[in-house]
Amino acid sequence: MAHFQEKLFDAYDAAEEDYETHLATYVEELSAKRFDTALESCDGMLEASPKDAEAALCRALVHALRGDDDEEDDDYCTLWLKRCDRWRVDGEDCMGVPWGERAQRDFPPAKLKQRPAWQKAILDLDRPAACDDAQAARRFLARCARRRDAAPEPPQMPVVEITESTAAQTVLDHVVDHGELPEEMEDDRPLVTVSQGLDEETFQTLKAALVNHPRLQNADSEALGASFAGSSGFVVRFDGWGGVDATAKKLWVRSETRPLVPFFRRCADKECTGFVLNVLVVAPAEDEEEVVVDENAPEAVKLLLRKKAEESIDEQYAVGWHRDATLGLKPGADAAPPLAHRVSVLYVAVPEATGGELCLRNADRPPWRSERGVIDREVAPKQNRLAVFRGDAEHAVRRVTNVTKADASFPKGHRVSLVLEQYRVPPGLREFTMHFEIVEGKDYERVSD
Ligand SMILES: O=C(O)CCC(=O)C(=O)O
Ligand SMILES: [Fe+2]
Repeated sequence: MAHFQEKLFDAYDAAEEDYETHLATYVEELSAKRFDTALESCDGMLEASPKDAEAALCRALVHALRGDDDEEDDDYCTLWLKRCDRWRVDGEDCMGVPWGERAQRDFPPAKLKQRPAWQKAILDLDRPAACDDAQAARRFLARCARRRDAAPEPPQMPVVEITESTAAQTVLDHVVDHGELPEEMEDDRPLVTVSQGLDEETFQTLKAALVNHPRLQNADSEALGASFAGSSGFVVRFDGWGGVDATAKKLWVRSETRPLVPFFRRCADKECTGFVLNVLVVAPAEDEEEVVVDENAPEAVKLLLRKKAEESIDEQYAVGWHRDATLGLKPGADAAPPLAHRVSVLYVAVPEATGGELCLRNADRPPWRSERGVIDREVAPKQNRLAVFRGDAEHAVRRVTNVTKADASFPKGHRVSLVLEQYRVPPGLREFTMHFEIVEGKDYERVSD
């Protein structure tokens, strides 16, 4: 019995923590009038605590502020009056009466429409205080904000200092040393560096979170994107004007992205102000016969075969040749999204198989189409390996075929990597960067030459 109770308490605590995280995000989003993301947080709150009246009210507030008329809110709002912590647990009271029944008895439901005071409170929320209820609602939001501020700081992962000097610093050094501006800036960063990713314990925690991640439960063929057949996953876009800590916090306050914080902190370049974090899942592909052009065949057949052979070169890649330039800018920006400055890739799950290598071409190469076949470096993926490459380098990921042993956590033979594209966004584009958004992998367009 005690055992059962302990389990129940653990489950309760976990749900509570999740709930608080969503609530914190809700307050942040609502105060910035980002109603869509505020509503997403409400969904998260209601998921963690389905009968929670506070969550329901939060949802109704967003709808009211946005001017939506949502019938469901009426029902939800009646719950506000029934607010009681015990509602978060199904079961019966000490007399054997189910909590639901008891609440119906003690607090007879009424529709929001029949509660003019609450309606007014909601509508008045954005205007100067006019009635007590509006004040109550404001107090409620202030309480949420206080709770958010009192939330414990995320555990601090060591920030890896990026020693590479910035372009501005290089220019300044040159001016100090030579008394004039440099003629041409040389960018002599290495094409790619490879090192260990995270400490083993942190890595395993991150991996376990991804195995159970709700957005990866459907990493099968139907979730695959058309532009990069063979890959799926999800993508988080966010700007980083407030520095590494404030940016990591954006990931931390959302339960979906919290497990990614150690990876972000390991890789974040503090000069970068825009990020695209991609959880990339590459499914194994059927091994296809290579097209051989028989030189003795008739000319027309040879032509056809050559064309097919050309096409099959492209098909050797699960992620085709591209440079990363995926920083979504809001409408109105009159500049193309910049190329990534650096890209960091952590390999989370790697099957024993043929292929899967990250292929790279030097940054000064012309686009792949004009120099087909040239590859300057290949990085073999390996669990907990971190590859960091220049954002101006063209790259691709080879198909994964002939899986002989899948990773135990991804038994279908998937290759899973975390990709952090890091951008130095020109200050002029600041107002067009995305505060935070999550998109499905299939809706994510890389930009290639
Ligand atoms: O997983 C990798 O090795 C790199 C993936 C990549 O380049 C991308 O997702 O844009
Ligand atoms: Fe890429």
